[in-house]
Amino acid sequence: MTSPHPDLWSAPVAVAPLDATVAVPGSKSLSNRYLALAALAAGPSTLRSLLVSRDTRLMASALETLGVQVDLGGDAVQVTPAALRGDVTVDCGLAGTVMRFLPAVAALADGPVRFTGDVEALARPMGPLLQALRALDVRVDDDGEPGRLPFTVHGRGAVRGGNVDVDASGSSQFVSGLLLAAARFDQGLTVRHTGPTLPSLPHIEMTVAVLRDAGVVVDDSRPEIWHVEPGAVAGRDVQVEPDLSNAAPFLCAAMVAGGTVRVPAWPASTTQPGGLLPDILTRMGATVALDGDVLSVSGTGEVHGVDLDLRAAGELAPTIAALAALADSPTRLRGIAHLRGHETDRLAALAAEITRQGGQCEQTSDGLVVTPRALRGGTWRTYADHRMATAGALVGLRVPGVEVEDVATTAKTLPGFVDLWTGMLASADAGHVVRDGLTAGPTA
Ligand SMILES: O=C(O)C1=C[C@@H](OP(=O)(O)O)[C@@H](O)[C@H](O)C1
Ligand SMILES: C=C(OP(=O)(O)O)C(=O)O
Repeated sequence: MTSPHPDLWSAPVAVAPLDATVAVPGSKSLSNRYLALAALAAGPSTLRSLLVSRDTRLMASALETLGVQVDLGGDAVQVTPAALRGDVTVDCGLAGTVMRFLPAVAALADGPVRFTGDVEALARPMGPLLQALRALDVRVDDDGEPGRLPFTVHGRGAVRGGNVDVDASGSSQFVSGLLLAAARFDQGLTVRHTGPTLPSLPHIEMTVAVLRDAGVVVDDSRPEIWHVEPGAVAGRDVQVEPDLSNAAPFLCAAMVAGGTVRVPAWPASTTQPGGLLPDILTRMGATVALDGDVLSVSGTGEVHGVDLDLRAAGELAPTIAALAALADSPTRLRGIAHLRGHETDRLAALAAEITRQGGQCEQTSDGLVVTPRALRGGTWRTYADHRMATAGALVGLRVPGVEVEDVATTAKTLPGFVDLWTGMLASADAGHVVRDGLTAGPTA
Protein backbone atom coordinates (compact mmCIF):
# COMPACT_ATOMS: atom_id res chain seq x y z
CA MET A 1 0.00 0.00 0.00
CA THR A 2 1.35 3.44 -0.78
CA SER A 3 0.89 6.43 1.46
CA PRO A 4 1.43 10.14 0.75
CA HIS A 5 4.05 10.10 3.54
CA PRO A 6 7.10 7.91 2.77
CA ASP A 7 7.39 6.65 6.34
CA LEU A 8 3.71 5.72 6.64
CA TRP A 9 2.09 2.51 5.41
CA SER A 10 -1.63 2.68 4.64
CA ALA A 11 -2.92 -0.40 6.40
CA PRO A 12 -5.31 -2.22 4.04
CA VAL A 13 -8.97 -2.53 5.00
CA ALA A 14 -10.50 -6.00 4.64
CA VAL A 15 -13.30 -5.79 2.09
CA ALA A 16 -14.39 -9.45 2.25
CA PRO A 17 -14.13 -12.35 4.68
CA LEU A 18 -10.69 -13.97 4.66
CA ASP A 19 -9.82 -17.42 3.37
CA ALA A 20 -6.07 -17.79 3.65
CA THR A 21 -3.31 -20.16 4.72
CA VAL A 22 -0.28 -18.29 6.02
CA ALA A 23 3.06 -20.07 6.60
CA VAL A 24 4.69 -18.16 9.43
CA PRO A 25 8.53 -18.21 9.63
CA GLY A 26 10.47 -19.75 12.51
CA SER A 27 10.24 -18.74 16.15
CA LYS A 28 12.54 -15.91 17.18
CA SER A 29 12.85 -17.24 20.71
CA LEU A 30 13.70 -20.78 19.64
CA SER A 31 16.00 -19.61 16.82
CA ASN A 32 18.14 -17.46 19.09
CA ARG A 33 18.28 -20.12 21.81
CA TYR A 34 19.38 -22.74 19.28
CA LEU A 35 22.02 -20.39 17.87
CA ALA A 36 23.45 -19.45 21.28
CA LEU A 37 23.51 -23.04 22.46
CA ALA A 38 25.01 -24.32 19.20
CA ALA A 39 27.88 -21.88 19.78
CA LEU A 40 28.58 -23.51 23.16
CA ALA A 41 28.24 -27.08 21.90
CA ALA A 42 30.93 -29.73 21.60
CA GLY A 43 30.23 -30.22 17.89
CA PRO A 44 28.48 -28.68 14.89
CA SER A 45 24.72 -28.09 14.64
CA THR A 46 22.22 -27.92 11.80
CA LEU A 47 19.25 -25.61 12.40
CA ARG A 48 16.34 -26.06 9.98
CA SER A 49 13.65 -23.42 9.28
CA LEU A 50 15.58 -20.98 11.45
CA LEU A 51 14.09 -17.50 11.43
CA VAL A 52 16.11 -15.09 9.31
CA SER A 53 15.25 -11.62 10.64
CA ARG A 54 17.05 -8.70 12.25
CA ASP A 55 17.14 -10.34 15.69
CA THR A 56 18.56 -13.65 14.46
CA ARG A 57 21.06 -11.93 12.14
CA LEU A 58 22.25 -9.90 15.15
CA MET A 59 22.66 -13.13 17.13
CA ALA A 60 24.49 -14.84 14.25
CA SER A 61 26.80 -11.83 13.73
CA ALA A 62 27.56 -11.62 17.44
CA LEU A 63 28.50 -15.29 17.57
CA GLU A 64 30.67 -14.90 14.46
CA THR A 65 32.37 -11.93 16.11
CA LEU A 66 33.11 -14.24 19.05
CA GLY A 67 34.76 -16.72 16.65
CA VAL A 68 31.90 -19.15 15.95
CA GLN A 69 31.16 -20.07 12.35
CA VAL A 70 27.51 -19.45 11.40
CA ASP A 71 26.40 -20.10 7.85
CA LEU A 72 22.98 -18.45 7.43
CA GLY A 73 22.77 -19.22 3.69
CA GLY A 74 21.24 -22.39 2.27
CA ASP A 75 18.30 -24.48 3.32
CA ALA A 76 19.59 -25.09 6.81
CA VAL A 77 21.85 -23.01 9.03
CA GLN A 78 25.16 -24.64 9.98
CA VAL A 79 26.87 -23.62 13.22
CA THR A 80 30.43 -24.71 13.96
CA PRO A 81 31.52 -23.84 17.50
CA ALA A 82 35.00 -22.61 18.38
CA ALA A 83 36.93 -21.24 21.36
CA LEU A 84 35.30 -17.87 22.09
CA ARG A 85 37.51 -14.85 21.51
CA GLY A 86 37.39 -11.50 23.26
CA ASP A 87 38.50 -7.99 22.31
CA VAL A 88 35.31 -7.64 20.27
CA THR A 89 32.10 -5.60 20.22
CA VAL A 90 28.63 -7.17 20.05
CA ASP A 91 25.81 -5.09 18.54
CA CYS A 92 22.56 -6.14 20.24
CA GLY A 93 20.32 -3.92 18.11
CA LEU A 94 17.03 -3.98 20.04
CA ALA A 95 17.06 -7.75 20.57
CA GLY A 96 16.37 -8.79 24.16
CA THR A 97 17.53 -12.29 23.28
CA VAL A 98 20.95 -10.96 22.23
CA MET A 99 21.50 -8.45 25.05
CA ARG A 100 20.32 -10.95 27.73
CA PHE A 101 21.58 -14.28 26.31
CA LEU A 102 25.13 -13.33 25.32
CA PRO A 103 26.69 -11.64 28.40
CA ALA A 104 27.08 -15.00 30.20
CA VAL A 105 28.44 -16.50 26.97
CA ALA A 106 30.89 -13.59 26.70
CA ALA A 107 32.18 -14.40 30.20
CA LEU A 108 33.60 -17.59 28.61
CA ALA A 109 35.54 -15.62 25.96
CA ASP A 110 39.24 -14.92 26.33
CA GLY A 111 39.01 -11.15 26.67
CA PRO A 112 36.67 -8.15 26.96
CA VAL A 113 33.40 -8.15 25.05
CA ARG A 114 31.72 -4.77 24.71
CA PHE A 115 27.92 -4.77 24.28
CA THR A 116 26.16 -1.93 22.43
CA GLY A 117 22.74 -1.51 20.84
CA ASP A 118 20.12 0.76 19.31
CA VAL A 119 19.29 3.98 21.11
CA GLU A 120 15.95 2.40 22.18
CA ALA A 121 17.88 -0.55 23.64
CA LEU A 122 19.66 1.73 26.11
CA ALA A 123 16.38 2.01 28.05
CA ARG A 124 15.87 -1.75 28.44
CA PRO A 125 16.63 -3.22 31.88
CA MET A 126 19.89 -5.18 32.21
CA GLY A 127 20.86 -4.56 35.85
CA PRO A 128 19.78 -7.83 37.52
CA LEU A 129 21.63 -9.92 34.92
CA LEU A 130 24.82 -7.86 35.21
CA GLN A 131 24.60 -8.03 39.02
CA ALA A 132 24.23 -11.82 38.85
CA LEU A 133 27.33 -12.10 36.67
CA ARG A 134 29.29 -9.91 39.08
CA ALA A 135 28.13 -12.15 41.95
CA LEU A 136 29.70 -15.01 39.99
CA ASP A 137 33.03 -13.10 39.94
CA VAL A 138 32.69 -12.01 36.32
CA ARG A 139 33.96 -8.46 35.86
CA VAL A 140 31.36 -6.27 34.15
CA ASP A 141 32.06 -2.58 33.53
CA ASP A 142 29.25 -0.10 32.97
CA ASP A 143 30.14 1.95 29.90
CA GLY A 144 27.12 4.22 30.37
CA GLU A 145 24.27 4.36 32.86
CA PRO A 146 24.63 1.49 35.38
CA GLY A 147 22.36 -1.45 34.65
CA ARG A 148 21.89 -0.56 30.97
CA LEU A 149 23.66 -0.98 27.67
CA PRO A 150 26.46 -0.27 26.84
CA PHE A 151 28.65 -2.41 29.12
CA THR A 152 31.73 -4.61 28.88
CA VAL A 153 31.97 -8.21 30.07
CA HIS A 154 35.57 -9.20 30.79
CA GLY A 155 35.76 -12.82 29.66
CA ARG A 156 38.45 -14.94 31.31
CA GLY A 157 37.88 -18.19 29.39
CA ALA A 158 36.04 -19.80 32.31
CA VAL A 159 33.35 -19.08 34.91
CA ARG A 160 33.30 -20.77 38.31
CA GLY A 161 29.50 -20.94 38.59
CA GLY A 162 27.77 -22.10 41.77
CA ASN A 163 24.71 -20.30 43.17
CA VAL A 164 23.23 -16.98 42.17
CA ASP A 165 20.11 -14.94 42.94
CA VAL A 166 18.43 -12.82 40.28
CA ASP A 167 15.36 -10.59 40.34
CA ALA A 168 13.72 -11.51 37.04
CA SER A 169 10.49 -9.56 37.61
CA GLY A 170 11.65 -7.17 34.85
CA SER A 171 12.37 -9.93 32.33
CA SER A 172 12.43 -13.71 32.25
CA GLN A 173 15.39 -13.35 29.89
CA PHE A 174 17.68 -12.69 32.88
CA VAL A 175 17.07 -16.28 34.01
CA SER A 176 17.27 -17.75 30.50
CA GLY A 177 20.51 -15.87 29.81
CA LEU A 178 22.17 -17.39 32.88
CA LEU A 179 20.84 -20.91 32.29
CA LEU A 180 21.85 -21.09 28.62
CA ALA A 181 25.58 -20.80 29.35
CA ALA A 182 25.54 -22.55 32.73
CA ALA A 183 26.51 -26.08 31.63
CA ARG A 184 29.83 -24.60 30.52
CA PHE A 185 30.53 -23.12 33.98
CA ASP A 186 33.00 -25.16 36.10
CA GLN A 187 30.42 -25.96 38.78
CA GLY A 188 27.28 -25.55 36.70
CA LEU A 189 24.78 -23.10 38.20
CA THR A 190 21.80 -22.81 40.51
CA VAL A 191 19.67 -19.74 39.77
CA ARG A 192 17.05 -18.52 42.25
CA HIS A 193 14.49 -15.87 41.29
CA THR A 194 14.02 -13.37 44.13
CA GLY A 195 11.57 -10.80 42.74
CA PRO A 196 7.85 -10.29 43.46
CA THR A 197 6.57 -11.59 40.10
CA LEU A 198 8.00 -13.76 37.36
CA PRO A 199 6.86 -12.99 33.80
CA SER A 200 7.02 -15.24 30.74
CA LEU A 201 7.43 -18.56 32.55
CA PRO A 202 6.89 -20.48 29.25
CA HIS A 203 10.03 -18.80 27.89
CA ILE A 204 12.03 -20.12 30.87
CA GLU A 205 10.50 -23.55 30.30
CA MET A 206 11.58 -23.20 26.66
CA THR A 207 15.16 -22.59 27.81
CA VAL A 208 15.04 -25.65 30.05
CA ALA A 209 13.60 -27.79 27.22
CA VAL A 210 16.19 -26.63 24.70
CA LEU A 211 18.99 -27.36 27.20
CA ARG A 212 17.65 -30.83 27.97
CA ASP A 213 17.32 -31.61 24.26
CA ALA A 214 21.02 -30.78 23.96
CA GLY A 215 21.87 -33.32 26.69
CA VAL A 216 22.21 -30.83 29.54
CA VAL A 217 20.90 -31.97 32.95
CA VAL A 218 18.50 -29.38 34.44
CA ASP A 219 16.55 -29.67 37.69
CA ASP A 220 13.52 -27.36 37.74
CA SER A 221 11.57 -29.30 40.37
CA ARG A 222 11.56 -26.41 42.88
CA PRO A 223 9.46 -23.32 42.08
CA GLU A 224 11.54 -20.42 40.76
CA ILE A 225 14.84 -22.28 41.24
CA TRP A 226 16.74 -23.90 38.37
CA HIS A 227 19.87 -26.04 38.65
CA VAL A 228 22.06 -26.78 35.62
CA GLU A 229 24.71 -29.50 35.94
CA PRO A 230 28.11 -28.81 34.40
CA GLY A 231 28.66 -30.86 31.26
CA ALA A 232 28.93 -30.95 27.51
CA VAL A 233 26.31 -29.35 25.28
CA ALA A 234 25.55 -31.61 22.31
CA GLY A 235 25.56 -30.30 18.75
CA ARG A 236 22.13 -30.92 17.24
CA ASP A 237 20.06 -31.20 14.10
CA VAL A 238 16.80 -29.42 14.86
CA GLN A 239 13.66 -28.21 13.11
CA VAL A 240 12.51 -24.79 14.38
CA GLU A 241 8.78 -24.37 15.11
CA PRO A 242 6.94 -21.48 13.44
CA ASP A 243 6.72 -18.31 15.52
CA LEU A 244 3.31 -18.55 17.16
CA SER A 245 3.42 -14.98 18.50
CA ASN A 246 3.98 -13.77 14.94
CA ALA A 247 1.07 -15.96 13.84
CA ALA A 248 -1.18 -14.05 16.25
CA PRO A 249 -2.01 -10.98 14.10
CA PHE A 250 -2.85 -13.22 11.12
CA LEU A 251 -5.13 -15.44 13.20
CA CYS A 252 -6.76 -12.39 14.79
CA ALA A 253 -7.34 -10.97 11.29
CA ALA A 254 -9.94 -13.70 10.70
CA MET A 255 -11.79 -12.52 13.80
CA VAL A 256 -11.74 -8.88 12.71
CA ALA A 257 -12.53 -9.39 9.01
CA GLY A 258 -14.56 -12.59 9.32
CA GLY A 259 -13.64 -15.77 7.48
CA THR A 260 -10.82 -18.19 8.20
CA VAL A 261 -7.04 -18.00 8.50
CA ARG A 262 -4.98 -21.20 8.77
CA VAL A 263 -1.42 -21.56 10.03
CA PRO A 264 0.37 -24.80 9.04
CA ALA A 265 3.06 -26.60 11.06
CA TRP A 266 1.33 -25.66 14.35
CA PRO A 267 3.20 -27.73 16.97
CA ALA A 268 1.27 -30.45 18.83
CA SER A 269 2.91 -29.23 22.03
CA THR A 270 5.09 -26.19 22.56
CA THR A 271 6.79 -24.00 25.14
CA GLN A 272 6.03 -20.90 23.05
CA PRO A 273 3.55 -18.58 24.80
CA GLY A 274 1.62 -18.49 21.52
CA GLY A 275 0.43 -21.96 22.48
CA LEU A 276 -2.11 -20.07 24.64
CA LEU A 277 -3.66 -18.42 21.57
CA PRO A 278 -6.34 -21.05 20.80
CA ASP A 279 -7.79 -20.61 24.28
CA ILE A 280 -7.51 -16.81 24.34
CA LEU A 281 -9.03 -16.35 20.87
CA THR A 282 -11.86 -18.78 21.65
CA ARG A 283 -12.69 -16.67 24.71
CA MET A 284 -12.74 -13.60 22.47
CA GLY A 285 -15.27 -15.17 20.10
CA ALA A 286 -13.26 -17.19 17.55
CA THR A 287 -13.89 -20.73 16.43
CA VAL A 288 -10.55 -22.54 16.61
CA ALA A 289 -9.73 -25.96 15.19
CA LEU A 290 -6.58 -28.04 14.86
CA ASP A 291 -6.73 -30.32 11.82
CA GLY A 292 -3.53 -32.37 11.76
CA ASP A 293 -0.88 -29.70 12.18
CA VAL A 294 -2.97 -26.88 10.68
CA LEU A 295 -4.49 -24.44 13.16
CA SER A 296 -7.49 -22.58 11.80
CA VAL A 297 -9.19 -19.59 13.33
CA SER A 298 -12.60 -18.54 12.02
CA GLY A 299 -14.52 -15.44 12.92
CA THR A 300 -17.58 -13.41 12.07
CA GLY A 301 -16.21 -9.94 12.70
CA GLU A 302 -17.71 -10.03 16.17
CA VAL A 303 -15.05 -9.89 18.92
CA HIS A 304 -15.70 -10.10 22.67
CA GLY A 305 -13.74 -8.40 25.42
CA VAL A 306 -11.93 -10.48 28.06
CA ASP A 307 -10.33 -10.21 31.48
CA LEU A 308 -6.96 -11.80 30.92
CA ASP A 309 -3.80 -12.34 32.96
CA LEU A 310 -1.11 -12.23 30.27
CA ARG A 311 1.84 -12.64 32.66
CA ALA A 312 2.87 -15.85 30.89
CA ALA A 313 2.54 -14.40 27.41
CA GLY A 314 3.23 -10.66 27.53
CA GLU A 315 4.53 -10.87 23.99
CA LEU A 316 0.91 -11.32 22.83
CA ALA A 317 -0.34 -8.15 24.55
CA PRO A 318 -0.03 -5.67 21.64
CA THR A 319 -2.03 -7.98 19.35
CA ILE A 320 -4.67 -8.72 21.98
CA ALA A 321 -4.99 -5.02 22.89
CA ALA A 322 -5.53 -4.10 19.21
CA LEU A 323 -8.15 -6.84 18.92
CA ALA A 324 -9.78 -5.60 22.12
CA ALA A 325 -10.12 -2.10 20.65
CA LEU A 326 -12.44 -3.67 18.02
CA ALA A 327 -14.47 -5.75 20.47
CA ASP A 328 -18.09 -5.37 21.63
CA SER A 329 -17.20 -5.12 25.35
CA PRO A 330 -14.26 -3.91 27.49
CA THR A 331 -11.04 -5.86 28.03
CA ARG A 332 -8.71 -5.87 31.00
CA LEU A 333 -5.13 -7.15 30.52
CA ARG A 334 -3.24 -7.88 33.75
CA GLY A 335 0.19 -9.11 34.86
CA ILE A 336 2.19 -7.22 32.24
CA ALA A 337 3.86 -4.32 34.06
CA HIS A 338 7.20 -5.55 32.66
CA LEU A 339 6.07 -4.55 29.15
CA ARG A 340 7.21 -1.05 30.13
CA GLY A 341 10.76 -2.37 29.51
CA HIS A 342 10.12 -4.04 26.15
CA GLU A 343 11.10 -2.58 22.73
CA THR A 344 9.32 0.52 23.98
CA ASP A 345 7.04 1.17 26.96
CA ARG A 346 4.32 -0.95 25.37
CA LEU A 347 1.61 -0.01 27.87
CA ALA A 348 2.14 3.70 27.16
CA ALA A 349 2.46 3.08 23.42
CA LEU A 350 -0.74 1.04 23.17
CA ALA A 351 -2.69 3.52 25.29
CA ALA A 352 -1.44 6.41 23.15
CA GLU A 353 -2.11 4.82 19.76
CA ILE A 354 -5.53 3.35 20.53
CA THR A 355 -6.51 6.75 21.98
CA ARG A 356 -5.14 8.54 18.88
CA GLN A 357 -7.57 6.50 16.73
CA GLY A 358 -10.48 7.70 18.85
CA GLY A 359 -10.48 4.66 21.14
CA GLN A 360 -10.24 4.41 24.90
CA CYS A 361 -7.29 2.62 26.48
CA GLU A 362 -5.99 3.33 29.97
CA GLN A 363 -2.91 2.05 31.75
CA THR A 364 -3.25 0.35 35.13
CA SER A 365 -0.38 -0.46 37.48
CA ASP A 366 0.16 -3.80 35.71
CA GLY A 367 -1.70 -3.64 32.44
CA LEU A 368 -4.37 -2.02 30.31
CA VAL A 369 -8.11 -1.47 30.21
CA VAL A 370 -9.46 -1.16 26.67
CA THR A 371 -13.00 0.18 26.25
CA PRO A 372 -14.20 -0.15 22.65
CA ARG A 373 -15.26 3.08 20.92
CA ALA A 374 -15.92 3.92 17.26
CA LEU A 375 -12.44 4.47 15.74
CA ARG A 376 -11.65 7.08 13.11
CA GLY A 377 -8.22 6.19 11.67
CA GLY A 378 -5.08 8.29 11.55
CA THR A 379 -1.36 7.86 12.14
CA TRP A 380 -0.40 4.80 14.22
CA ARG A 381 3.04 5.36 15.75
CA THR A 382 5.24 2.32 16.31
CA TYR A 383 8.21 3.43 18.49
CA ALA A 384 10.67 1.00 16.79
CA ASP A 385 8.43 -1.83 18.03
CA HIS A 386 7.59 -4.60 15.56
CA ARG A 387 4.50 -5.67 17.51
CA MET A 388 3.14 -2.10 17.58
CA ALA A 389 3.33 -2.18 13.76
CA THR A 390 1.44 -5.46 13.43
CA ALA A 391 -1.11 -4.23 16.00
CA GLY A 392 -1.72 -1.16 13.82
CA ALA A 393 -2.24 -3.37 10.77
CA LEU A 394 -4.89 -5.32 12.69
CA VAL A 395 -6.81 -2.16 13.63
CA GLY A 396 -6.50 -1.00 10.01
CA LEU A 397 -8.33 -4.08 8.74
CA ARG A 398 -11.54 -2.62 10.19
CA VAL A 399 -10.80 1.12 10.40
CA PRO A 400 -10.17 3.04 7.16
CA GLY A 401 -7.27 5.51 7.17
CA VAL A 402 -4.88 3.83 9.64
CA GLU A 403 -1.38 4.89 8.60
CA VAL A 404 1.27 2.73 10.26
CA GLU A 405 4.54 4.55 10.88
CA ASP A 406 7.78 2.69 10.04
CA VAL A 407 6.21 -0.66 9.16
CA ALA A 408 9.78 -1.76 8.33
CA THR A 409 10.30 -2.21 12.07
CA THR A 410 8.56 -5.58 11.60
CA ALA A 411 11.93 -6.80 10.22
CA LYS A 412 12.97 -7.36 13.84
CA THR A 413 11.21 -10.73 13.75
CA LEU A 414 9.18 -10.85 10.52
CA PRO A 415 10.80 -9.08 7.54
CA GLY A 416 8.13 -10.39 5.15
CA PHE A 417 5.22 -9.01 7.18
CA VAL A 418 3.75 -6.63 4.60
CA ASP A 419 3.85 -9.25 1.83
CA LEU A 420 2.35 -11.91 4.06
CA TRP A 421 -0.39 -9.50 5.21
CA THR A 422 -1.36 -8.35 1.71
CA GLY A 423 -1.03 -11.95 0.47
CA MET A 424 -3.45 -13.04 3.20
CA LEU A 425 -5.95 -10.38 2.07
CA ALA A 426 -5.58 -11.33 -1.61
CA SER A 427 -5.82 -15.07 -1.07
CA ALA A 428 -8.99 -17.08 -1.64
CA ASP A 429 -7.17 -20.12 -0.38
CA ALA A 430 -7.79 -23.04 -2.79
CA GLY A 431 -4.77 -24.73 -1.29
CA HIS A 432 -2.47 -21.76 -1.90
CA VAL A 433 -0.07 -21.05 0.97
CA VAL A 434 1.06 -17.47 1.58
CA ARG A 435 4.75 -17.61 2.58
CA ASP A 436 7.59 -15.11 2.80
CA GLY A 437 10.45 -16.97 1.15
CA LEU A 438 12.95 -15.65 3.70
CA THR A 439 13.10 -18.51 6.13
CA ALA A 440 15.97 -20.99 5.85
CA GLY A 441 14.43 -24.30 4.71
CA PRO A 442 10.79 -25.42 4.37
CA THR A 443 8.25 -23.80 6.69
CA ALA A 444 5.49 -26.36 6.39
O1 LIG B 1 13.18 -15.48 26.16
C1 LIG B 1 12.57 -15.06 25.17
O2 LIG B 1 12.78 -15.48 24.01
C2 LIG B 1 11.56 -14.02 25.37
C3 LIG B 1 11.07 -13.78 26.63
C4 LIG B 1 10.04 -12.74 26.90
O3 LIG B 1 10.72 -11.65 27.49
P1 LIG B 1 10.24 -10.93 28.85
O4 LIG B 1 10.24 -11.94 29.94
O5 LIG B 1 11.22 -9.84 29.02
O6 LIG B 1 8.85 -10.43 28.56
C5 LIG B 1 9.33 -12.29 25.63
O7 LIG B 1 8.53 -11.17 25.88
C6 LIG B 1 10.33 -12.00 24.54
O8 LIG B 1 9.68 -11.57 23.38
C7 LIG B 1 11.10 -13.26 24.19
C1 LIG C 1 9.68 -8.43 23.86
C2 LIG C 1 10.05 -8.85 22.65
O1 LIG C 1 11.31 -8.97 22.18
P1 LIG C 1 12.74 -9.15 22.85
O2 LIG C 1 13.19 -10.54 22.49
O3 LIG C 1 13.58 -8.11 22.19
O4 LIG C 1 12.60 -8.96 24.32
C3 LIG C 1 9.02 -9.23 21.64
O5 LIG C 1 9.41 -9.76 20.59
O6 LIG C 1 7.82 -9.02 21.87
